[in-house]
Amino acid sequence: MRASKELPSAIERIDDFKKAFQEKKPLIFLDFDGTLSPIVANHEDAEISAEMKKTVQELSQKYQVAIISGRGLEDVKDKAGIADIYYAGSHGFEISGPANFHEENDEAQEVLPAFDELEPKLKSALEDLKGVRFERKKFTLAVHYRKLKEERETEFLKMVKDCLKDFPRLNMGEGKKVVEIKPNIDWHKGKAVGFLMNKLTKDSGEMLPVFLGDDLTDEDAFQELKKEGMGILVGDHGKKSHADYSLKSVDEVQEFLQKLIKF
Ligand SMILES: O=P(O)(O)OC[C@H]1O[C@H](O[C@H]2O[C@H](CO)[C@@H](O)[C@H](O)[C@H]2O)[C@H](O)[C@@H](O)[C@@H]1O
Repeated sequence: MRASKELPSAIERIDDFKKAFQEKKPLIFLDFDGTLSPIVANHEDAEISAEMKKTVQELSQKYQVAIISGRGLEDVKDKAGIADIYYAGSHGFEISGPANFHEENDEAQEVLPAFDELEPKLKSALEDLKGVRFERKKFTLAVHYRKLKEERETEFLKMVKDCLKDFPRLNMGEGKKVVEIKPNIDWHKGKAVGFLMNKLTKDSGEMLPVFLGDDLTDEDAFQELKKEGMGILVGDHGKKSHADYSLKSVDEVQEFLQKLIKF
């Protein structure tokens, strides 16, 4: 594992991708927040730029493309607005694609009542913490603390952990100024990548997975790609990464995707 600054630039090493794409058809996985859309203070305000949207549309006409997000499936589809590609939402628990393809994790369905029980308890426990915001997706619950005073973050994290003690069917992961509460099931973005690889390999033959992501939850996907594939860390999440390459920003993501289109 390496820190982001130790990873080679995917733009400077574009020839690695050109060579790999000549050997196998790529399947390009894109994370949404922090990769296609810049991080902003309110999760509702995140947007993909018109230029990035056009780039991803062009990319999807040349290669297979999937957007893999922590957002709810309908939310990320709506925000990205790109037709005829695969999407995975709720960190991979719900997946959809062309020709009305739709798949949801059955085990996670059984855990949904636990979210209904936890959410009001957590809201009540955290009500005095100004700046905490909830985002309920079908299979996960995000608790955002970007607007919480920094000196209260430790207290906030402890309160969430304490509440979760009564919910063994749920667990918690961390992202950029967000706590992600998920079903306590062995499923994540990396598993969703594996699932789509299997599906599309059956349909289109052997493929090379390439994953671009910026956050800690994308590390599950980078790890999945360690068997075979190319992982690209966008920006920095403060920890060492399983990715192979890096890009500095959302702007560099667009520059890199443009280069792939021109191969
Ligand atoms: O997997 P992703 O597509 O990257 O989604 C991860 C989470 O992204 C969103 O939260 C993050 O972006 C927000 C908007 O820029 C920002 O305000 C927040 O602090 C970030 O954590 C989204 O709201 C979550 O549901 C996703 O899980």
